[in-house]
Amino acid sequence: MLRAYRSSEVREAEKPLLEQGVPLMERASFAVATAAVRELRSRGHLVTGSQVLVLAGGGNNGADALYAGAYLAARGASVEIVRASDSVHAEALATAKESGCALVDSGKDGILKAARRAGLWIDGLAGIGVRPPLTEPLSSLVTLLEEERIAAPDEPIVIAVDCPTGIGVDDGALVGPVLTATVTVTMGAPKPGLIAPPASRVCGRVEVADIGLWFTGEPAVATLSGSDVADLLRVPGPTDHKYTRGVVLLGTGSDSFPGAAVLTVGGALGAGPGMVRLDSPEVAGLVLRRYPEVVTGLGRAQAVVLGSGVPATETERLKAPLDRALEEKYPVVLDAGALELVKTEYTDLPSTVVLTPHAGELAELLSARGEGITRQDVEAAPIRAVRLAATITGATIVLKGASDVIAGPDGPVYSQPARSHWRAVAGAGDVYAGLLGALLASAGEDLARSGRGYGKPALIAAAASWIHAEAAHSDGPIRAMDIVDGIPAAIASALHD
Ligand SMILES: NC(=O)C1=CN([C@@H]2O[C@H](COP(=O)(O)OP(=O)(O)OC[C@H]3O[C@@H](n4cnc5c(N)ncnc54)[C@H](O)[C@@H]3O)[C@@H](O)[C@H]2O)[C@@H](O)CC1
Ligand SMILES: [K+]
Repeated sequence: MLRAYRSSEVREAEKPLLEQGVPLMERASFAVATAAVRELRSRGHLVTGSQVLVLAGGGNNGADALYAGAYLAARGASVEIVRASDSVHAEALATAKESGCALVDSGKDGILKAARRAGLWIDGLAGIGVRPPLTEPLSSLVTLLEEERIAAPDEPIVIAVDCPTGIGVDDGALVGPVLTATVTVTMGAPKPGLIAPPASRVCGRVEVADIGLWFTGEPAVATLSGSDVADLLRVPGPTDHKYTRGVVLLGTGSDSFPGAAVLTVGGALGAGPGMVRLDSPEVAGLVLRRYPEVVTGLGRAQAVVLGSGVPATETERLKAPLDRALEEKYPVVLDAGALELVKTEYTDLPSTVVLTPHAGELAELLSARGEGITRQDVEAAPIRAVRLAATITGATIVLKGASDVIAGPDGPVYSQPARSHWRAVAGAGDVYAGLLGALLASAGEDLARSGRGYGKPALIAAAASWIHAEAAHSDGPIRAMDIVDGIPAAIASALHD
């Protein structure tokens, strides 16, 4: 599991070490210099003679970059420094100069010329001490450098110290200019913005430098790996039978969208529940032709999936199975059309109800509940939108996208990236809803007992996202049914991880 901690938690972790005189900055800058050497070498360059640009801001982030520049200069690199603040760390600047680094003219032309000379930039403009949007003059400098980076015929290697300058370190938001990194060398632990969208997209490869920090608390944001998923999966044993393995009931598909029933059933069956029931008479024939093992009609279940392929105007029929699930306290997935019910009627839900909107649906839901939030707002700061929706509704929220962002009213936020962007295809969300329903069914009794406010539904949804991403992993075009077909192998790969 990748565990990300907020700036305040990083500072807490750093405190006892600084009190003991542990040279954290030395360790941090050495890690940055080592990463720079490796990046240069991996592209066939010698360190000696390489042109490096150190972008030094006024805080400790700038100091890290300056000390890294000093190391590289001592190894023969030709290092130039852009001093982006009047108050750069004096000692670090003196050390860099003594090692042979040169200050560049801080006018626009001087900075651009130096940027063009350098094949490698070290971004020490701002670290965890800065909340975006950046203010002037840093804002204009970052805009200038980002434009130059994009336009440069030979794109420079950008090593971000701790985080790319300008990202929402603690919430993954992108508001205002940022300097996109090739590699981010982050100190002690990833920060939320390094693993959560959209900021995670400008971080390049994230490397965690072990500088001796120790974290014991719950992370703010986490990303599951295959072995975490394996820990959550219930592998059947000799005493299991179809009812102990979990029964999932689907109220999905309609005359308008019959395929959604096939895709949700396929997604559910792939996860290996004991039984899949389908309560959608108009599409039962179609589903049975493809999946004869499906049982039609209502009946006992440990989880319910409602709404995929059900138009918002036909949600009346979803209320009976929803009421029953709420009464008997087993988990529910509300997808697509069923989200309509949460706008007006089902306003106070337990966290065992999982809503699976995409960005537009989440914005609509939040707006209907009195928050003036647009799709763009959701996309710029998904963690905030998801947490807000979980707080308002009480439910667990899965915001589907290139990275799924998942949160309950409490516990960590999970950010699960796609393995391939080919998965952005019609029907992929239906497959997810069915898959999640089956996983919730196998944990259904436990979840019912744990009740409200327990982070487990979010964890199971994160596992579903991992499996879905793995099943959709592809180097070329895929259809939603290919994701269905990929689920058993994805689960097997988690179990072998
Ligand atoms: N916390 C830790 O454990 C360690 C931190 N280190 C480094 O220290 C960094 C944090 O240092 P600082 O606390 O000095 O903070 P930063 O270096 O992140 O930034 C502070 C500077 O940014 C300016 N600033 C703040 N908000 C701004 C805005 N919105 N627009 C423009 N400028 C803004 C401030 O005036 C100040 O000059 C970390 O990111 C890391 O690089 C490492 O040296 C070692 C260990
Ligand atoms: K930085």
